[in-house]
Amino acid sequence: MSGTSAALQPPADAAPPVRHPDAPAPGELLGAHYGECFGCGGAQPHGLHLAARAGEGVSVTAEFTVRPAHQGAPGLAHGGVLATALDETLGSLNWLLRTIAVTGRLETDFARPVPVGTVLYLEARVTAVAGRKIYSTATGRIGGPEGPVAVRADALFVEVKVDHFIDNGRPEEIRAAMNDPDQVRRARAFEVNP
Ligand SMILES: CCCCCCCCCCCC(=O)SCCNC(=O)CCNC(=O)[C@H](O)C(C)(C)COP(=O)(O)OP(=O)(O)OC[C@H]1O[C@@H](n2cnc3c(N)ncnc32)[C@H](O)[C@@H]1OP(=O)(O)O
Repeated sequence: MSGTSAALQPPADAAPPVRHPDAPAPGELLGAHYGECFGCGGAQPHGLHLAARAGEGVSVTAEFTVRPAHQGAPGLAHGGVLATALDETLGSLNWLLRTIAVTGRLETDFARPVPVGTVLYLEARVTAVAGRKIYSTATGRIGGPEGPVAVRADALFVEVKVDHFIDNGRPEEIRAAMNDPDQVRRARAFEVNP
């Protein structure tokens, strides 16, 4: 059974997404938005180390290898870890819109068990934009990019300003991020109407 709740149906006045003119070219690796991010950060030893690539239009692809540390049931991926992989892949769509946005709602279907050692082939795209609201959808397939769908998600991301993190984050991490010129450059590049 699958489906999307009314909260994830774009309103009538929603518009198709527009790829930012400075978005990375299709095939280009996007890189981490934050080194300590659990989903994509290279400096996060416990993280998923997801590396997303720009696709056509406002879409991305990513691969995630399920490791023993990701188990829920014996030999199978934990559903929360799979939801994290979907969330992170959906979040990386921000790069193509050049918008900073956070997950407001994430609805996930788990269609097949995902064994440890599996490479999950993730694909995500934005379906509509309405003001600050960004509607998107993602799948995770096993066996290859055209393989059967194991997990899928629909999401609503909400655009925020950099202040969202400054006002709500723990001061030590915020200070460290502000002292990192690469992090500041990434944040400024994304901020619309700073
Ligand atoms: C360097 C680069 C860094 C880039 C950093 C990128 C990080 C990506 C990381 C991966 C993704 C994550 O895990 S992000 C982390 C997990 N998410 C969070 O921590 C977010 C926590 N929630 C919040 O902070 C807030 O609830 C927000 C920002 C989502 C919304 O609050 P707000 O800004 O006050 O806006 P609000 O008026 O409430 O909502 C705006 C519109 O969205 C709708 N809306 C809001 N939430 C929902 C919802 N759950 N379900 C349906 N609709 C919703 C409202 O009805 C409204 O519609 P209308 O009235 O306008 O029609």
